[in-house]
This record gives sequence, structure tokens and C-alpha cells, in this order.
Amino acid sequence: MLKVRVLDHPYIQVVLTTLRDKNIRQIEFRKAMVRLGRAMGFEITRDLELERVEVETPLGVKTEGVRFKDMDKVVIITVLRAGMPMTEGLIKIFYNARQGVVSARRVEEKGMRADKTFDVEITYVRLPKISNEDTVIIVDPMLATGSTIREVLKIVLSKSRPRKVFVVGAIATPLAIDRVREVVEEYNLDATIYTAAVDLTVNEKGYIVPGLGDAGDRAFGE
Ligand SMILES: O=P(O)(O)OC[C@H]1O[C@H](OP(=O)(O)OP(=O)(O)O)[C@H](O)[C@@H]1O
Ligand SMILES: O=c1cc[nH]c(=O)[nH]1
Ligand SMILES: [Mg+2]
Repeated sequence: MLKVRVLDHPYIQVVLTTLRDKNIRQIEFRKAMVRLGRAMGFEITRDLELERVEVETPLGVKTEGVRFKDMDKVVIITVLRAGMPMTEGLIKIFYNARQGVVSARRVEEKGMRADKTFDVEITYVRLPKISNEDTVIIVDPMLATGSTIREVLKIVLSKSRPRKVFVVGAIATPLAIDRVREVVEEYNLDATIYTAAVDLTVNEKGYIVPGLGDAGDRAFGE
């Protein structure tokens, strides 16, 4: 089953607004993407299981507290290149995560097909071992036509069957959400999309509208 969580924390919405602003330059954009990743990671931990623990304070007194049960069962997979700054933020929260990368490029030269799909070129995949107890977090800020995330999900699922899959993006469209849902249903996954916004459309070139432009180019240069 697929859940979709639009993270409406004011801090997240403020950072998203910065990212949308066309006047923000490369370094500021990349730093904002790192902040977004960290803030979203913070919110995503609401969905992690807690367990009660007892600790003793320096005053020699025992007190009850909590810890995340499965913090050491998290794998973060970054979709290169635009996912890198978000991962830098997320890893501050999921500090024990093992990490993998999938290098994916939407083949924009061929254009978007009538059914709003792109060819996606996957040139490098390097994943750690993923067990069926792990939560896999896939990071790509832009879920536009969903062509890329669909291919990435299929690659990850061809090699593993994690307990949960979290897809983390800055902006998702309903079309991309539907394409993720198709894969989730095909593989009978427990999955959640976390996004800071849902923008309704893509333009004729497949860019999210209003969106924030080309996330990879804005963070790293055209
Ligand atoms: O949902 P889709 O229509 O597939 O589009 C989304 C993809 O496009 C962007 O990557 P891009 O191919 O521009 O690579 P980059 O990260 O290197 O810029 C973005 O980071 C997603 O991976
Ligand atoms: O709007 C979009 C669509 C795909 N990739 C991006 O970086 N931005
Ligand atoms: Mg790009």
C-alpha cells in the first residue's frame, strides 16, 4: 500500500519557497536542499517505531526514555545527481544509514512521449546489502513524470525486498505518485512518499509547474 505524506511543517515550507525562487543562486540553492533534507528527515522519524529504554543519569538516578528501534536498519539510496544535497541533510538524521546510489538521467533530447514518459538512462548502480528487515529511503527531489523513480524502484526491488520503502522528494506530481503506486502494487510493498509539495502538472518538456526548475542544474550547474 502507498501512503503519501505532504510535510507541511512551516520550516519545510519556508525552505521550499526559497528553492522555488528563481533568484536563488547555485550555492544557496544547494544549501537549501541540504536544509530541506534534514528537516524532512526530522519529520519522517515520526513514522519510525520507538521502544522504551531505561538510562541512568549522572545523578545516579534511573529514568525511562525512548530510542528508535530500527535506526540501524535504514538504507539511503541517492538518485544522482540531484538527490545528493537532500541526502546530505537526511544523513544527519538517519545517522547510521548504509548508503547506495543509482545514477539516472532522464533522456531529455528525445523529448517526452505522448503518454508523458521519458527514457531513463541508468549508468551506475551500487547498493549495500538490503535485508527484508530494512527500511529503504530513496532520495530524489523531483518526481515529475515519475519515469525515473519508477525505473529506480524496479532496480532496487530486483535486488531486494525491504520491509518498507520511503520515497523522499521536494515536489511530486499526481502523475508521478500514480506511477509509484503502480510499482508498489505490483510488488505488494509497504511504501510512503514524503514530499514538501504536490504540484499538479508538468509542462510540454516534462518540467513540474510551478516547480523549481531543473534541480540538478540549479544545485550543480548546467
Ligand atoms: O520524474 P521524471 O520525469 O523522471 O523526472 C525527474 C528526474 O529528473 C531529474 O533528474 P535529471 O535526469 O535531470 O538528472 P540530474 O539529477 O543529473 O540533473 C530529477 O532529479 C529526477 O531524477
Ligand atoms: O521539474 C523538473 C522535472 C524533472 N527534473 C527536474 O529537475 N525538474
Ligand atoms: Mg537535471
